[in-house]
Order: sequence, then structure tokens, then C-alpha cells
Amino acid sequence: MRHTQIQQFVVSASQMAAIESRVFAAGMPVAALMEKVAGLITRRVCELYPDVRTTFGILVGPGHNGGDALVVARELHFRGYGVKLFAPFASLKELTAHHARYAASLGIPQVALANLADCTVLIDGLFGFGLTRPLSGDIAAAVDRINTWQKPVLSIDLPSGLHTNTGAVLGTAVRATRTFCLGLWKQAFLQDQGQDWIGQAELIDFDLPLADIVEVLGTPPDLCRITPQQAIAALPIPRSVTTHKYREGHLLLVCGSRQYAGAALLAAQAARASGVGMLSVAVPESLRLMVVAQVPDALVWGCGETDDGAIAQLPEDLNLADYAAIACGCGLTREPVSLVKQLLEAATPLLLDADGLNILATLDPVPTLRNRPAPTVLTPHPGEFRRLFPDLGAASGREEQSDSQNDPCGNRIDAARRAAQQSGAIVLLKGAKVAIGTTQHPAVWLNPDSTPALARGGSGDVLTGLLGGLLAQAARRHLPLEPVVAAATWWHAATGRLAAAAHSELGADASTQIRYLPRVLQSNDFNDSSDFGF
Ligand SMILES: NC(=O)C1=CN([C@@H]2O[C@H](COP(=O)(O)OP(=O)(O)OC[C@H]3O[C@@H](n4cnc5c(N)ncnc54)[C@H](O)[C@@H]3O)[C@@H](O)[C@H]2O)[C@@H](O)CC1
Ligand SMILES: [K+]
Repeated sequence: MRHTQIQQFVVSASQMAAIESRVFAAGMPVAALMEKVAGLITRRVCELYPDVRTTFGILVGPGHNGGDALVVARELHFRGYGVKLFAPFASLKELTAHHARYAASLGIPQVALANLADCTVLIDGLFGFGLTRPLSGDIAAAVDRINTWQKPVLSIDLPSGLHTNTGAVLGTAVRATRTFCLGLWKQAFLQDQGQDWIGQAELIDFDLPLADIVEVLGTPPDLCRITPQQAIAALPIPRSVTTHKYREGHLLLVCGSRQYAGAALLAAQAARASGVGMLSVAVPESLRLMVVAQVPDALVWGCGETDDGAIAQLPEDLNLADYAAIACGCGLTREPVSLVKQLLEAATPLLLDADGLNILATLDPVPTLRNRPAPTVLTPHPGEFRRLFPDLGAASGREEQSDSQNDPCGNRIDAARRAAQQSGAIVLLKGAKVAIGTTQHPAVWLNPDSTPALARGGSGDVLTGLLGGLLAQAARRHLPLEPVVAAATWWHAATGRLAAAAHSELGADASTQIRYLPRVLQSNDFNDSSDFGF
């Protein structure tokens, strides 16, 4: 129970410091807490490296991150491992200085950086959440040098140099292969730009009292990390034994063009897997028979089409008020502007994706969304996000075409939150760590576990169909939509992971993902984030 709760919290540096202060004020001695935390880290290090011939080079910073590192060094030394310290700071915090003196008295050698080059593993205790400014000078040079060695690096709390909240690299940063996040997940672990420095992330729970956490973070907290347990509790959306198809929601998918016919099929097939009671699909007339053949359970509307094969207009006898939700965008092209305008005016929950978003971006999006008579869900990737919210765009993540991850403004959590506040929409900002901004509490939901296997054409169409189907079911029951968006995000990512585990990352194409959607809900392996055993 505690394990599940703890996994949901996400903190900033100042919130972590506030929680820590409450614990210390209540009587927990600082030194005792450091012993406890470092003991837990040591246990994990020994599990990972049971062979006592392993040698550890330990990087010691001036604050309590360095203190943790010194306690770990001492414990590894007592267990018979070879340990060397690199402690380049002349001035240390008091507790850290005590541990440094004791380590020296035990004969643990302090060495120059070059002497760590022959160690098997490095442990990074330079800086944790107390980092206040960019790394520079000798320490930055030392970090850069370490990064060229390509050794396993275990970072304590955060890779040194990473901003605790944004995950941005401040000057330079240690490139960890694994990071032990201490106590509560820091925001950096849920930001895309930190991921290549964090490596494998693992939470070390050291029993911060829930009462103190809740007091600082509020109930419900502002941020919520989506857990498998939460998502599974919302899925599948429960149905009564006496239900009928129209009570399970009716989704209208508006999608496809002659150029992008497959997108319509993928979205429709994924919507079907959501359990939605009724599925209608509006496509250009020339796609109608293909959709009927591939998704025979859908009602398919053939729409008048433009010369280029995009939807020109919806059929006159199609009544938008008949649907519990509408999802639009997959394979649409940017032509059907009046169609998207018409959908935006409908008093029906609306999901916009892909070209639906690109068209919305030309329609003065913020006031348009604020005037919507029903809820809106947007699912932009960073490029679409920037077109929709240009003043927030810099905060949404790296440029699509750029491999620079060092964007100092790349705070996706903040971007999703502010986009939702501005527009009133639920904004699902795609990326490795999806951030969902809402106008409710929590203000942002964050999905921690995904797979690069989902970074491929078609997987966005699967998400749109799945999410659209779930929104229709939830809207029909008057359930809040935000938790459903979070659950769909998790379901989509978990499907990608399950499909990749079975077929490799290369084999987890969109059609395979659709086949795996129901299997995720049948699996019992959702007890922690390392489910599926990889
Ligand atoms: N939150 C908690 O409850 C606990 C925290 N602990 C550890 O304590 C850490 C936080 O400790 P501190 O607050 O001492 O902070 P840090 O150890 O992260 O670093 C702060 C020190 O680094 C200096 N500094 C900051 N930026 C610098 C830069 N760019 N170049 C050079 N020096 C710089 C500061 O002046 C200060 O002396 C955590 O990350 C964690 O490792 C654990 O020991 C125990 C429990
Ligand atoms: K560190």
C-alpha cells in the first residue's frame, strides 16, 4: 500500500527540502537519516555487484549528497570491496566533513581523478537536489572526463549537474547508467531532457512519513505520477450485466484521407479494442469500403471529398449530438478547416490529434478552446504543441529535428500545466514521459514507463482510437475525463512495452500494438514499474 502511494508523488527540490525539514524538526537526527539512506543504497549496490572483487571509485561532493557517498564508501569498504575516493572540495558541510575524516581514518584512499580510471564502477555523490548553479571550472572538467570513460556510473539521488525540477543539464552533468532517486521521485525523472543522463531510474524509499509528504504536497497533490495500479483500477471501464451497446458510449472517429488511409484503420481498430459500445467512422467516400472490410463492427460514413482526397464535409444526415465523444485528426491532412471548425462548435467532448491540431493552430486556439461548449482533449507532440501554444513552446521539449537535449527551458511539466490553464483543455503532451495538463487536481499527470518502440508512425493513431473509445464510455457515464486520459496513456505505453517484450522494439509496430491492447488488461504483472520483467 505504501509502495503504491509513494510511487505517485513527484516533488520539486524545494518541496523535498520542506518535507525533509519537517522530519528533522520532528526529531529525526540528520546523521541517522543519512545512515539509513546510505545503508539502503549500499544494499542495492551489493545486490547489483555481489562480487567483492568489484572496485568502486566514489565521487564526493561538498554537501549531504557527498555525505551519502562517504557512508556508502565506508560500508562497501567494510564488506571487502576496493574503494577509492575522489573528493575535490576543500570545504565540506559539517556532517560530510565528519564522514570524510572517519573514512580517512579507516585507510580509504583519497586519490586524484585519473586514479579512478581503473575502477569497475563509479558512484556519483557530487551533488543532489542542493545543486544551485551550473557546474564550472575543475569540477565540470572532471565530470566531462568521467563521461568519456564509459564506465557504469551509479548516481546518488540525481546525476550531478542535472536540474532537480527540469532535468536540464546545468553546465555539464554526470551521465549515469543508473540513478537511485532518494525518498520521492524528483521532477527531473519525469522530464524528457534528463533521461539520457539518468539511465535506469530506481526509487529508494526511506520511509518519509506520509503525513509530512501530504502536508507539503497537498491533497490531492499538484502532480501525480501514473501508477499501474491506478490505471488498472480505471480499466476496463466497468459495465453492468444488463447494459446495452448504446450505454457503453458511441464514438465518432473523423479521420483519414486518400493520402493517409492507414491512419483511419489503425484508429478505428484501436477504438474497437477500447470496449466502446458503438463506433462510427467518418472517412472520405473512397476509403469507406476499405474501412468496412477491415473494421466490420463499425458504422462507416463516406464523406464528400476534395480533389486531393481529404474530407470535404460531413454527410448532412450525420448528427454530431448523437455521439458521446468525437475524435478527429488521424490522417486528415490540413485541408478540412471548416470540418474542424464544425466539430469545435459541437457540444460533444472532442479529442483532436495530428492534423486536427494543426488546423486548430490556425484558428486562434486559446479563445476557440475556451469557447468550446464541451470538454476538449488535445494530444500534441512537441512540434504541434509549439504551433498551438507558441508562447509556451520553448518549454515543451526538444526540437523535433534537433538532437540537442540541453534546452534550459525544457520544462514539459510546466508547459502541459500552463497550456491546460490557458485553454481549459486537457493537454496530453507526447514524449518519452507523457505529461497531461488539466484544469483539475492533479494539475499534471505524468506517465513514467514507456518504450522507444512507440516512437514510430501509427502509434499516435492507436492512442487516438483507444483514448477516443475510452472518452466515449466515460462521457456516457458522466465520469471525469482526466483520469481516463491518464489511464489511456498508461494503457498505450504498457501495450508498447508488452509488444516490445514479445517481439523486440522493432517488432512493436502499430498493428501489433493493437493486438496487444487487450492482453495488457489480462496480465497480472502490474505490481511495480519493472513489470513485464525487462
Ligand atoms: N531529502 C532527504 O531527506 C535526504 C537527503 N539526503 C542527501 O542530501 C542531498 C541534498 O544535500 P544538500 O542539501 O547538502 O545538497 P547537495 O549535496 O546536493 O549539494 C549542496 C552543496 O553543493 C554546493 N553547490 C551547489 N551547486 C554547486 C556547484 N555548481 N558547484 C559547486 N558547488 C555547488 C552547495 O554550496 C552545497 O554545499 C540529497 O540529494 C541527498 O543525496 C540524504 O542524505 C538524507 C535524506
Ligand atoms: K549525485
